[in-house]
Amino acid sequence: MALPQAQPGQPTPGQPTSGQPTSAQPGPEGSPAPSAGLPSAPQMTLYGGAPATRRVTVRDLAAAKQRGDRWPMLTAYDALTAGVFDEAGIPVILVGDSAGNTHLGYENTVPVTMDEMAMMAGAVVRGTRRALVVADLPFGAYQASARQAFDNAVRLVKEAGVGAVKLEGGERVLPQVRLLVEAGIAVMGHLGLTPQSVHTLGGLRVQARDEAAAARLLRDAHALQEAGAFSVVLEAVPAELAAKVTAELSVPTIGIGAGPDCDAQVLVWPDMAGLTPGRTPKFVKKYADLRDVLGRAARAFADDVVAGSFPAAEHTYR
Ligand SMILES: Nc1nc(=O)c2c([nH]1)NC[C@@H]1CN(c3ccc(C(=O)N[C@@H](CCC(=O)O)C(=O)O)cc3)CN21
Ligand SMILES: CC(C)C(=O)C(=O)O
Repeated sequence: MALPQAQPGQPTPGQPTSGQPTSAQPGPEGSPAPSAGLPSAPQMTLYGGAPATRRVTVRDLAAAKQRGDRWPMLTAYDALTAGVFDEAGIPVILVGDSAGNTHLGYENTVPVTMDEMAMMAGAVVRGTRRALVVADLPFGAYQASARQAFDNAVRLVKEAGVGAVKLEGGERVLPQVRLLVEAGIAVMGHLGLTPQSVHTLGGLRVQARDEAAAARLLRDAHALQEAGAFSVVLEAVPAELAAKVTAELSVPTIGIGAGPDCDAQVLVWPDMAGLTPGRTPKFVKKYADLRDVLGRAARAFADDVVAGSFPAAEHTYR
């Protein structure tokens, strides 16, 4: 299988942008080349069955919706983890502001800054070759005006090299979405539980449970599509509502706690990998137990050092 090349629209620093792809290309920034192998099923699907020779685009996602193909999205906040997901065939990687409560140690997503997002998004772009990388515009980076949204989105596109940005809200962010899309920036919407509004929502709870709120969400979804959004995240909403939105929209819906009928599903990676401590939301499925694995490794290393059994002869220069 040939490794994909970076697309001009989403440069991967250190990668050539032309020439025949080979399996011996060095990885970004001197990291080892990903192991060559058959692309996994989701990646094949996204490319319409063709080998993955370039980054996923918003057109690929539109085509997947036409075919009725589902796809997975995961968050990532660093090059190393993003590279693992990219090689696993995850076609879309979200540099979510969930980094606030996962990787940065804040209580929620509200304190996350543009500097933090730009740093993490750049790392994720450099660590991947095939995935479409989407970065969140953090709280305070777009609500004030379309101009503010534009300036900050441009920074993520030019500085970090992302292929798209995500922002939360419906009606109230339509001017922002329109301006970004007119300027050539792909926009992912986000409706339902919008964690940046935790203080006005009064906690992180399931949204749009009554008829009026459900009707409003459906209107917002249509309005985002009309404004040019290429997809819409539906977070913590009743499955029936998400199914209705998914059936009515021509752009893909990406569910998290939104039932099985969305076009795509996203999870926050430390949740699905079992790294998040304590209680996780009901919608999380734990696919691994990294907290246990990593904790064991750390304790084994500590025990070896205390016992004097590490480093052994094979780890020692003579
Ligand atoms: N680690 C992590 N995972 C996430 O999924 C996530 C974040 N962080 N940060 C940003 C938002 C916040 N999210 C959350 C966080 C908590 C619940 C939660 O506790 N939900 C309750 C629902 C209670 C109800 O209204 O019935 C639950 O029990 O699932 C939901 C979404 C999703 N996002
Ligand atoms: C939960 C997902 C959709 C998100 O917005 C994030 O990771 O910040």
